[in-house]
Amino acid sequence: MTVIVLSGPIGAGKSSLTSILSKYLGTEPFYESVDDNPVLPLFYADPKKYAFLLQVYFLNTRFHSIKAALTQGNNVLDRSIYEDALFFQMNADIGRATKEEVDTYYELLHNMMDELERMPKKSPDLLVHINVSYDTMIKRIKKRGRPYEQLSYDSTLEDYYKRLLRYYKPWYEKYDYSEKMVIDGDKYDFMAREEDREIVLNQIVDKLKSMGKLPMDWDKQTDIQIEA
Ligand SMILES: Nc1ncnc2c1ncn2[C@@H]1O[C@H](COP(=O)(O)OP(=O)(O)OP(=O)(O)O)[C@@H](O)[C@H]1O
Ligand SMILES: Nc1nc(=O)c2ncn([C@H]3C[C@H](O)[C@@H](CO)O3)c2[nH]1
Repeated sequence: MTVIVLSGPIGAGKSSLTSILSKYLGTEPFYESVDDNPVLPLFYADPKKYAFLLQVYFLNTRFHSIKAALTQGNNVLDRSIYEDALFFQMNADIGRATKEEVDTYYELLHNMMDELERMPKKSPDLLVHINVSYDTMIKRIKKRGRPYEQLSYDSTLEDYYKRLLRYYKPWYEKYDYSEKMVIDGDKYDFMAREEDREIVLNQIVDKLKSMGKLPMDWDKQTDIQIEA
């Protein structure tokens, strides 16, 4: 059984690659619910008021997904519990959480991570991190078009997104719950270009093979339908 988690900044392409990769490997995708998240638009409208509530919302849904993924078998998650603290710490650092909220959040997080430690399978097999520059991130956010994520919605989002990118580098370096690898999200347009898609999928398959997580004679699923 192989559990793969994706990571990367907003709009990096995690959901897109999750869909492609799960079809290619013939495994189950797990998507973070965004459009039916009732707190997300509230957060973008008033970040200081809703940062803690949003984080508890995400932490709860991420805990459910990682538990299900670790129990159910072969799957790919488009974002995992391991990025939760990165977001909350960044929001706390810019004054969007009280000391009590920070303390409560970390107690809750540690409690949840302790629960995962008790599971027969404790962590994923592989983290696939999508690296993107600020310009790519903004291009993709525009392309996807969620109104509250646009720079025109709130001019402070430029700083927020740039800061988020800065937090990812040390986060990735420190991450040690599983094997890990980076995909160059600036270089490869795995949505529109079939040859780029092949390169990215081969990078992941090679990594899985080197870890002994795919048989050497494993054969890919062909005919992947891409939904833009
Ligand atoms: N490598 C890529 N090349 C070109 N376009 C891409 C690429 N990856 C994603 N996109 C496009 O960028 C947009 C954002 O992608 P996606 O929703 O997969 O990002 P995400 O990382 O899951 O975002 P979020 O963190 O907000 O959930 C989509 O419109 C998608 O079609
Ligand atoms: N504050 C905050 N904490 C999180 O853990 C978190 N995870 C995702 N997001 C935001 C980014 C995208 O707008 C959108 C989809 O990823 O949700 C988050 N925001």
